[in-house]
Amino acid sequence: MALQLIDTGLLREQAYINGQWTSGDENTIDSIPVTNPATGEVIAHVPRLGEAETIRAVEAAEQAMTGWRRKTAKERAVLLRRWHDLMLEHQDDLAKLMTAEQGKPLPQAKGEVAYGASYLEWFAEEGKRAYGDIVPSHANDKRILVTKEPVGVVAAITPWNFPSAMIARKAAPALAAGCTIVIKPAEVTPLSALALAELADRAGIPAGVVNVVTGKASAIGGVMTSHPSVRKLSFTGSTPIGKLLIKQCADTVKKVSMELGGNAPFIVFDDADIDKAVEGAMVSKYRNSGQTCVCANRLFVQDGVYDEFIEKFVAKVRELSVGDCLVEDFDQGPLIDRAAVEKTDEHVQDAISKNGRLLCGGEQHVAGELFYTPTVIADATPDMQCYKEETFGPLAPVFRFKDEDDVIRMANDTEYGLASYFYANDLRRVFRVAEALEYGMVAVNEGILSTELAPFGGVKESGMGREGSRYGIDDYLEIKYILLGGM
Ligand SMILES: NC(=O)C1=CN([C@@H]2O[C@H](COP(=O)(O)OP(=O)(O)OC[C@H]3O[C@@H](n4cnc5c(N)ncnc54)[C@H](OP(=O)(O)O)[C@@H]3O)[C@@H](O)[C@H]2O)C=CC1
Ligand SMILES: O=C(O)CCCC(=O)O
Repeated sequence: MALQLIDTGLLREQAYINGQWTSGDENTIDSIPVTNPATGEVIAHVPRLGEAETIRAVEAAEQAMTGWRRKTAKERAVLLRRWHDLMLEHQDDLAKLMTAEQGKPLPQAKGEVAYGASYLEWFAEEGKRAYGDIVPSHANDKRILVTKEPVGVVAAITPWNFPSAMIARKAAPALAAGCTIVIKPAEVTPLSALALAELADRAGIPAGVVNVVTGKASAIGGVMTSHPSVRKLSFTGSTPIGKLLIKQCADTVKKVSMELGGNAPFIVFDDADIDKAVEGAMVSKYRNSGQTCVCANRLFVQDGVYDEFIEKFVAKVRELSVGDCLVEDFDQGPLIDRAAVEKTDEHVQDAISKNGRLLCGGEQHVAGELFYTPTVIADATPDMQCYKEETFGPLAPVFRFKDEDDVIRMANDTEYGLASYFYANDLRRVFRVAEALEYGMVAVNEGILSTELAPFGGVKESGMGREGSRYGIDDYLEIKYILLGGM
């Protein structure tokens, strides 16, 4: 089925370098088919670019830095704001493109477009507040000034699970700070990225300030992590690739921001409002078919409310509809690829083999090869794979716990530290538990915590740096100390 867009100009099948659309060098020309994971249908092709084109993109970004950083914060804000407005104006088309290449339900895709745009709006304003300091001096004839400057050319590598918002979340603070950017989207979801580049172009963002290079991950990543003009790498994706990129950046000592994997605990205490906890677990676990780095990976429920929670939760999970979200309004679309289905099923079978009680799901869904039924497994135990590893699929393993110490120990028993959730009403417990969880983000009595207003990021092997909020621009700014003598 052909993609029906209101504005067909948003379906771009070329990379965007220095304000030009390009299929790459003639001698390296090759293309990547983009498929709809719901049907397997090829919906577009994008160029498979490599080192030469990435170097050109970095050089273009380097040249564009001069003019871009000289603009006032307000001038940059006007352009960012236009980009934001265009995203919202084309929200339906952008969502359709996203659902076609990624599979998520259309309302979630629309929500992601608005969420991505919110970073452009936020940082357009925040760029105006990149204040410096005048520090009390150590001598009467000297003055100490502290200013903030853009770090330089930024490289961004983004994942397929949020193909639009993860780009906006990096491009917005970079551009607001006065940096230029070269973006490598995930191979399977380049169309959302190219549509954003098209809108940046229409917004009047100058050539070279935003570049999108599609193609070979290792070749593009190799240039991004070694080219001396790139001063910062911002990555969202898996922990193993994040570690590799940090190592690669070491030789040229680049700044890095890393949003990596998670293993989020979702804890329900005896004193919680169980209906609210069930509601929170549904969105935290099954949003984007369980494919978010902040998804609840392990549900811990206290003895006294375990059976009640399970009963209510399973009833809701059974109601989830699954299917091709471009055709109908389903709650859950396909997983991204065969490997994702296999990993989810491996975790399910492993849990069952270790006496986990399968309460619903646990198999491929009839809707197609990449669909998996929303699954709940009770009596989960720490020897299961799903306790240690991020499933990144629609499996909710529910663990039973006795007391607070017990659950804090299990919640923190992981090398990850991104998002965590808990439901409780005792105020003292709320503070105790929030402080004891070794996570960059803690949601209390809520199942979704993402907003452009708050700092998103993890500790331990979940990464470094924060995106969004007033802290988010710091990663794109260098501090300069200026000493004025003989005053
Ligand atoms: N923290 C998060 O938000 C995410 C976590 N994950 C986790 O990672 C697992 C695997 O997902 P996957 O998509 O493979 O994640 P990856 O970490 O492999 O991919 C994320 C991005 O990194 C790129 N990339 C991969 N290898 C390199 C490289 N050598 N140099 C430079 N860039 C590279 C990818 O490009 P390309 O697509 O071209 O390979 C993509 O743009 C998931 O099952 C999930 O557990 C996945 C996505 C997001
Ligand atoms: O999964 C991710 O890669 C980011 C989570 C999206 C969000 O909630 O901000």
